[in-house]
Amino acid sequence: MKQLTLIGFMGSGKSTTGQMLSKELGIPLLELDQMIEEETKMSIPDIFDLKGEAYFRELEHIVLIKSLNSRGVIATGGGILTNSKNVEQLKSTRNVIYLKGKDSTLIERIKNDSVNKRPLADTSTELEITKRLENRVNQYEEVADIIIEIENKSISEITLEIMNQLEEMKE
Ligand SMILES: Nc1ncnc2c1ncn2[C@@H]1O[C@H](COP(=O)(O)OP(=O)(O)OP(=O)(O)O)[C@@H](O)[C@H]1O
Ligand SMILES: O=C(O)C1=C[C@@H](O)[C@@H](O)[C@H](O)C1
Ligand SMILES: [Mg+2]
Repeated sequence: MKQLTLIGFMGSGKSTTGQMLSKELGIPLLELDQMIEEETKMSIPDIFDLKGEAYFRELEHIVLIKSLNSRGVIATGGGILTNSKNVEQLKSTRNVIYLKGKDSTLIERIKNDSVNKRPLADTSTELEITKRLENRVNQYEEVADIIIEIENKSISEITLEIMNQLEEMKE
C-alpha cells in the first residue's frame, strides 16, 4: 500500500484515524492542516483571521498536490472539496476514503475537542454546522472510492475496517 486519502467533515476522525493507519501500514502520515501550520508558522485560526479563507484554500491545494506525489496516509482538512481543483484531482486518485458520520456525532466531537480549533465551526450554531455538512455531503460521496460509517466505532475498529476494505479491493 503506497497511498490512501481520508476525506470527511470536521470531527469525522481523519487526523486521529490517519495517525493509527499510518502506524499500522508503516507509511508516513501527511496531515494537511499540520503541514500548512508548519509551512506558514501560523495556526489555522490565525491564517483565517489574518489572511482569510481564500489564502488558506490556496495553501491547502498546494499541500494536497505535494502529498499526492508522496507515499503516505493523507489526512485532509474537512473543507478540501470546497476547491473544485481538489475535487477533480481526488476523483482521479485511488484509495479515497470517506469517513461518514451523523451531524449530531460530528457536532458533539467538534464542540468537545479542546485541542483543535476550527474557525468554520467553533463559533457556529448547530444549525449552521448542519447546513455546512449538508452542502458538502454529496461531494464527499462523489469523490470517495470507499465509504466507512463511523457511528459507534472506535478508532481501532475504523482503522481495521479500512485496512480490510483496501485488501478486498486488491483481490
Ligand atoms: N472513532 C472515534 N471515536 C471517538 N472519538 C473520536 C473518533 N474519531 C475521532 N474522535 C475524536 O473526535 C475529535 C475530532 O477528530 P479529528 O481531529 O481526527 O477529526 P478530523 O476529521 O481530522 O477533523 P478536521 O476536519 O477538523 O481536521 C478528536 O477529539 C478525536 O479524538
Ligand atoms: O471543514 C473545514 O472547512 C476546515 C476543516 C479543518 O480541517 C481545517 O482545514 C479548517 O479549520 C477548515
Ligand atoms: Mg484533521
